[in-house]
Amino acid sequence: MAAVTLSFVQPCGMCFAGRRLRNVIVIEAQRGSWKRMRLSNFFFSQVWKVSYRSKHKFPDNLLERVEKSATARLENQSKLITKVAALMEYDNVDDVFDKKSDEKVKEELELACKRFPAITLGYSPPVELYSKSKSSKETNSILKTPTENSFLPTPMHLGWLDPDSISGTLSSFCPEVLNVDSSNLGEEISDGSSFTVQTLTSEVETTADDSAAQLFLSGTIGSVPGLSKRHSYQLDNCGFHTMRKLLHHFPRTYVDFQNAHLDIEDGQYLIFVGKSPVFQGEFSFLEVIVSCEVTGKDRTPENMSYSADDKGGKTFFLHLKRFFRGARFTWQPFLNSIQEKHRPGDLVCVSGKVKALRAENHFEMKEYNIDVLRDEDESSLQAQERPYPVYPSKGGLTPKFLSDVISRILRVLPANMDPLPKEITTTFGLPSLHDAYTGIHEPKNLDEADLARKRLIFDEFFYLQLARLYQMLQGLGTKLEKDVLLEKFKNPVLNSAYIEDWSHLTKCFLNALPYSLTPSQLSAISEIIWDLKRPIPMNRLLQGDVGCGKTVVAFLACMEVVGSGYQAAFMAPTELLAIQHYEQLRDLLEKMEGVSSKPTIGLLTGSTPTKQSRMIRQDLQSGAISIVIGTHSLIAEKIEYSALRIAVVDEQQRFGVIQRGKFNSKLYGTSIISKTGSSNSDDTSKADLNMAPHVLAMSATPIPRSLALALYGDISLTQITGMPLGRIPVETHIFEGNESGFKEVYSMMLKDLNSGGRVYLVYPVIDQSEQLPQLRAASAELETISKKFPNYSCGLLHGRMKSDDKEEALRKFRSGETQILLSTQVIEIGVDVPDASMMVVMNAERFGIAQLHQLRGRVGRGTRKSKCLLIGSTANSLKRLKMLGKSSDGFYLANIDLLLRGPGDLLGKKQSGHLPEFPVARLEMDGNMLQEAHIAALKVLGDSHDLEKFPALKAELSMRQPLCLLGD
Ligand SMILES: Nc1ncnc2c1ncn2[C@@H]1O[C@H](COP(=O)(O)OP(=O)(O)OP(=O)(O)O)[C@@H](O)[C@H]1O
Repeated sequence: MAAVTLSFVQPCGMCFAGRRLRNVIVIEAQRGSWKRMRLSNFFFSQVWKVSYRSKHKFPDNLLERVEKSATARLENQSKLITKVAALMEYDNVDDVFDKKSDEKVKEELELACKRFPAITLGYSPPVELYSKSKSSKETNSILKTPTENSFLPTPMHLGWLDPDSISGTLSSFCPEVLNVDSSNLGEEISDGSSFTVQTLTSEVETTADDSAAQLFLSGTIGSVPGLSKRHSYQLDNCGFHTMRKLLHHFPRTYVDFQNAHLDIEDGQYLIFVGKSPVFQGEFSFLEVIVSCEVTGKDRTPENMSYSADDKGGKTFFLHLKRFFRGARFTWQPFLNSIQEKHRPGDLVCVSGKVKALRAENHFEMKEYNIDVLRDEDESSLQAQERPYPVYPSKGGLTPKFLSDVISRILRVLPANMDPLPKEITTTFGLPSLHDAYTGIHEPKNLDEADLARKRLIFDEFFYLQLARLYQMLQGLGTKLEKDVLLEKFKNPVLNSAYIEDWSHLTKCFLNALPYSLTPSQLSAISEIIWDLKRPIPMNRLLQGDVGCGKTVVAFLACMEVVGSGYQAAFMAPTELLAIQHYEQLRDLLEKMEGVSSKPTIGLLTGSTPTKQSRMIRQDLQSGAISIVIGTHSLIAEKIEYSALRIAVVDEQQRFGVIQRGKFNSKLYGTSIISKTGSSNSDDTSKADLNMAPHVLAMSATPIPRSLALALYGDISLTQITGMPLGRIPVETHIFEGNESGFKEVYSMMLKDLNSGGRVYLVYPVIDQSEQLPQLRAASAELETISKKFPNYSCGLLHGRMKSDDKEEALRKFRSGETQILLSTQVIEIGVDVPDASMMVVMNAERFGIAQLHQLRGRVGRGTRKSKCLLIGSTANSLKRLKMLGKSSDGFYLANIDLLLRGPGDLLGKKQSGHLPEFPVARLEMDGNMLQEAHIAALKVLGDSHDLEKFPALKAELSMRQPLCLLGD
């Protein structure tokens, strides 16, 4: 079969109309019309015009033939074209396409090309695809010559080009010509200069060098076999700088191919087996047609040889678009290799997404896989029935192109590239890294893809955990310290200090509490005090549902530190909360007995008067203040501490990881500076002086354990699971915000107020907005509510009020002077008014589930039975709100929120911005694996604290985890 090569022709003495007709034929040939059942309308109209204008005798006859050809057999179409050529006074079709060029024709053709963008202009010699003019040996020798050796001269690499191995390995490669993807990649191969394949060798079995293999992923994309310079550049521009980047471009999804059946519908992903190409004559570069016979029964080796007609089936024609892209694909050795690979009548397996063409039983496939089947046995067919990965495109690079490049890399992926010790992969039932990459990109079935994904998720989590733990170990001096730390992570239950071991001050404070601690609080503080006694800075997250009593646990931790002669800083996210904590602590200290000198406390917020704030700073520096409570002001530049040992960060999610880190390092730095030249504490050892303060972070938005681990990795987690005795769960009611809904809400409010309760009314905005008139506003409704409940006084609290006014409003509500508090979400965190018994949330759908749970936590903090009324603006919004009615468990709701909104929304901007990226893992689904990864990381570090025993792992770690991710 000879391929048509398009050149511009200059037949002598041809009339203008004749030239036009000839051009039309050229265009049709370029578009692939030689192989099309239906000639294009363009061709049809041109033939008509030419025939008519040139007053040829045959117009009717010709048009009739053309018309017929629309449904004629393909051979007849070919004949028609030949006939047209003859009428144009050419001896045969080939003469139409001679090699001379003609500027005028060229111009015309260029014009035509503009109208028909599918046409690719170019000059090229005719190519004999199937002339067998070159032997395979010759092909090999040609392939050996252009070498641009860049990476890994491993035998595996080279096996890629071994002509014998090609047939075996190329089954999934498209098009399957010497692994050179002609559809997308090979345009520049024609000049030979940019052909970047490796030297061919037969030593395929030689053992590859381990360390080189492990460095494979960091290899530049210049090492991707057969990649042209232009494509390397494009990939590089889109951020694919290394093999790893490319291999980590994971499929978006997999399509499950079905075997072709009789009732094909547009858009289906199907597998066909058929003969390629159907033409024995010439064919275009742009399109190959494969004829496939579908019998209507399942394809089996037995029925494959039957013709479709025998079984009442159909013959389908698949138009494989962009088979070889354009006329530039003419590098002779390459074409010879095509010739070797594609023999007319070859049995091929084609899979892809079908698009129906106008002609019956004709389908177009733009993205496809085509595999030549060596024989008709079942195994080769079965191999094709695998999930088809669908890739996302990136920066203008098509999914097909990316998948082809990835496919190339997979062909040369060293088997021994896994940095994970075998023991780990075996223990956790994970495939090797090589198998994971192959499994995710070219899975044989969905189970394999799943397993591969598991391994890749494991890696994402594992390296994060490893990095964080590794960094912690690096901060410790002796092997013993490191062992102790690892042991602590392995057996967290062992680590709690009995009350007898607590400082005298802590015990006295405990006795001053008006209640006894719940078992959960007790074990939390025991764990924390155990940590505080270690010469290693603690980094602990104290979690608990709203109102479970975290604050008192944090106070006890501060007492323990102060009891040992150090200072404590307690940072709250809002002034309101700082004041509340301050007052609470002050009251408790007042009641404390049995200590000669009570700890001195200070309050430092943005609103603290300058003079007072200067005094507090001085006292902190001199050590006169032992516990300071405040807001961000505590981490201001000018603050210096005398002997800071613990930093409590309340509602830590409000601060963000970076801020927390700054706080940490700030305290560390200043504590050293401030200690220089002054010794405040008798038992301050030299080592202690240089120790960073312990950090106790508290979270009232329960973060699912998985998320916490992912966020902090090294952080120890303490959870308060129970609620103080006597708490009655808050009843939650959902209402639609219509007239009847409000009527009911107001009547419930009145009932509660009449029985001595206090009501929070929470609004999404302060003032009414013209843009969002449906939102109820706190200020705007003050008057309405006051009128509605004339026997009760109302207060207003929102973020724009002055600090003193806010404090006053809250004080009045707490004392009972006001019974209704109209507020915005400023009260969401931490506000503690035990007598408040009802919370009404307007436009509740505007808040997240975790946020609503927080708001709900403002009531039910005392012994009164409390209610939370959520008013949704529309009936639609009620569905999500109902979830809150079903559960009062903050952890459960946080998990639901994580599932519904993802970690970003759950954590809020500040925090989610520092969430490490997990390209494969979804925390909400795969969180459990974090725990496994954590255990694995502990195991590895237990074996080798500095990872010296695992050099590959260490190298991989440094590659994966830049320090900015590891801490602040
Ligand atoms: N063991 C206990 N028994 C009874 N009451 C307790 C106990 N522990 C704490 N409380 C009280 O419960 C209320 C809530 O405590 P606290 O403010 O510490 O909770 P929290 O977990 O910090 O809540 P939030 O998440 O809202 O900040 C406070 O009034 C506190 O005095």
